[in-house]
Amino acid sequence: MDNGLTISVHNLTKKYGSFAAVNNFSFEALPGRITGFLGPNGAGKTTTLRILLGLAAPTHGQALIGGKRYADFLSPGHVVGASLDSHSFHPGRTARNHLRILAAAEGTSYSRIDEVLDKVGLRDFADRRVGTYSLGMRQRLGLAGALLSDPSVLVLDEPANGLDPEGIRWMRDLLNFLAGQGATVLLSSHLLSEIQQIADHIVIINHGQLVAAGSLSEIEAMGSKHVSVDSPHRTDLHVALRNAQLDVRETPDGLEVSNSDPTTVGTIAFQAGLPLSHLSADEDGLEDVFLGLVGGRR
Ligand SMILES: Nc1ncnc2c1ncn2[C@@H]1O[C@H](COP(=O)(O)OP(=O)(O)OP(=O)(O)O)[C@@H](O)[C@H]1O
Repeated sequence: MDNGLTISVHNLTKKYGSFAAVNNFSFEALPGRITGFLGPNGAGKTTTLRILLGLAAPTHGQALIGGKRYADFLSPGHVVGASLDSHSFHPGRTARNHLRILAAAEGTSYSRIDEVLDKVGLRDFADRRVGTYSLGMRQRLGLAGALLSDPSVLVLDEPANGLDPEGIRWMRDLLNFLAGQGATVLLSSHLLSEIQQIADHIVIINHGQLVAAGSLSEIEAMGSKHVSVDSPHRTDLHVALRNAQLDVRETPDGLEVSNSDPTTVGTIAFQAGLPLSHLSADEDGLEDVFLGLVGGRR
């Protein structure tokens, strides 16, 4: 495998009639990283990946791999491995036949077929018709196809969909190994829990537009910090904190004070002669940050 190339999406727009499925969207996915492409259903992920892989034309902007369009590579399959739709396999073909057809199209030696079947754990099922495969097995076959010509860039649309927790761990280990060898890995999902387990960087899209990009910890740090506090005299405490010009709201468990710290809140309670039953500094978790960014905050 060669060293991975940078995926760069620049001011990408894709319109269907007057509707912009992707709207002036930019991001980069770098070699040596697993970049998770996250967004709710209909956010524009598949449209972006289809443009990146030359399957749809942009209305404006560019989606490039190592500075080139997919179609500009002489043997794109040897540079970019992709798995877009795990339902698109011919159900009457065996996995081995499916990979033979791909290998012939990409000019890749048939000897790679058993290697990739081993890698994805499908060797024992290679001669079964794909129509009998579970969704998880089809995902593994999609990955086998993506890996066939030993590309240094992997583009995977919802690859963890249908995998059980052990399958997700297996995929994380395999992609981590490839990224460790320098591959560029871009995978999409609408589920934060999947991305969180597999990727180290995330790009979040909503309504066709970028809403955030960074490492998992950078995205998490975008969450709000607040103080949770409670007292047997909750109403009096609420009044005392409001009188101190703090931003307070009542929750089922007590009071939540934004943009403050436990010392300030504790001092105000002490000065008002109010005992406390709880005082802690809390931060939004990644899920709260994600839901806040895509407008689905609980
Ligand atoms: N060929 C098309 N014609 C018209 N609208 C389309 C077409 N393809 C996609 N869209 C619309 O563009 C928007 C983005 O779709 P896209 O499939 O890219 O979303 P997604 O983020 O991949 O969603 P999901 O997680 O559900 O797969 C959706 O509103 C979809 O209905």
